[in-house]
Amino acid sequence: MAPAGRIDPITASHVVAVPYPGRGHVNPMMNLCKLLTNSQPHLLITFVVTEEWFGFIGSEEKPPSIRFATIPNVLPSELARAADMVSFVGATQTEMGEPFERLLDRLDAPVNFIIADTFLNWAVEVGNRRNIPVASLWPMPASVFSVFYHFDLLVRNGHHPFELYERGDERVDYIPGIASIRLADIPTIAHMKDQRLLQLACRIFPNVSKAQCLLFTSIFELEPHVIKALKQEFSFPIYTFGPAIPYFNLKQSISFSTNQNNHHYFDWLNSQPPSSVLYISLGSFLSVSNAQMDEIADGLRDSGVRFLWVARGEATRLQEKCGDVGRVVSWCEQLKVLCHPSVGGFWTHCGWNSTMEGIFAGVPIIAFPIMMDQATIRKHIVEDWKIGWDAKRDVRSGELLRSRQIAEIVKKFMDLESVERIEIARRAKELQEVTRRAISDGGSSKVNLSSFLSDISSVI
Ligand SMILES: O=c1ccn([C@@H]2O[C@H](COP(=O)(O)OP(=O)(O)O[C@H]3O[C@H](CO)[C@@H](O)[C@H](O)[C@H]3O)[C@@H](O)[C@H]2O)c(=O)[nH]1
Repeated sequence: MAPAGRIDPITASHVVAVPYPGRGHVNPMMNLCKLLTNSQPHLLITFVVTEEWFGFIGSEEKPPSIRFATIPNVLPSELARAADMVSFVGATQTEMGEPFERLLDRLDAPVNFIIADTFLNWAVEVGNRRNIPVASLWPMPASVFSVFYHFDLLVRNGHHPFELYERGDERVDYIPGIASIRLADIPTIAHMKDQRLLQLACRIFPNVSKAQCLLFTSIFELEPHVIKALKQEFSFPIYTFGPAIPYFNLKQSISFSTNQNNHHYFDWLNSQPPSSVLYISLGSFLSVSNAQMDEIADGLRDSGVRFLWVARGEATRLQEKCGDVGRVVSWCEQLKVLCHPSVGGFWTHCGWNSTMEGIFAGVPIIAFPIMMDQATIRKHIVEDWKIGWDAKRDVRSGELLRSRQIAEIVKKFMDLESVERIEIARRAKELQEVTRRAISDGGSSKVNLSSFLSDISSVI
């Protein structure tokens, strides 16, 4: 176990945090832990990951009051996660609980509190068995929680199972807190032919009510109706404290100089005109086909628009294909990039963390969902919040978005003078304000985080 610095484990209040092993889950859990230790210096947090994940994050910056502990690699490798989601998700439910419990026995200090990703349904049982209260952390929008939590309503109303192609436009109006949603906008695992992922996802929800409270990475003002509806339904507290993104790091240094960051793309961004660059990222592990990546490369090149594209393993090949109007990188400091004054648009796969980062940065969005909750988040971005446009493709037919369409939408989207663009940029700034207010003194997220800490103060 890595040393915890100055905090004495014997006298500290000891919280164990266990994220689901995926970048979109590890990041918000770590950001929550940083927020908690920032405001409660006496907390000691043990952050539990697999050995493989420790290899990915062990060198990242964190305060000394957060230390890592590992369980063995009991899961299929992260590198193969996207290729076989069923095996991976299944193993997170069946294989992690036991080594986690063995780890609790080995820790040098008694555990006062557990914060566990909602997807790790066994954590609540471990906590209850050992008399340790558990907070369940939901890392997606509250709307997606409500859809899954009330999935039996879809079944009872004859809306599940359904054929996306035939019934995708049918609307559902009985999910608590959601006025109306198309079947096509509910998480995609609901209409996949193979139902095993759906079954695995639905299996986590019966345990939620056995936790002591629920933490949402959303912001109350973004989803007020659904959050109110869920608060009425649960007998325990629900705290929305989002965005669970590293905005607190930005406050310390928003410098974009290469010397400090050692990242060449900041040099390039520094030399571009304000709001002229489209940032493109499809998240941390999902991929689209090579053919789709090629279409994106051709479309970007033909558009003439400046861009910074995170293409992970494909970066070198695609940089050659795209020419030099933009930069293709394998990874970047995403939130800092989004906040750079040269960035004026974000093409995203609509992962929840990326979406919250885009909103925080006040950048209009091109929505390109790939799977899962991204379909629902697309609806929020385009229809509810009106801060983005669809990348016009028919996800139902599985057809590629062609380079010609890409060039067209990207050019139009990045035309800073166009009326539609001005309107979408205005909305993005409005939502940015909502987000900034939520995390300021007296704002909903800041107040909720204090309430959470004060409500659990008897045990920590
Ligand atoms: O170059 C990059 C690219 C990404 N990121 C970070 O990686 C995270 C990506 O998270 P997210 O946008 O949520 O996407 P996924 O990794 O795809 O997340 C998974 O988990 C999310 C939370 O549960 C879900 O909303 C998504 O659908 C699911 O795919 C974010 O914090 C990004 O800032 C970087 O730091 N640098």
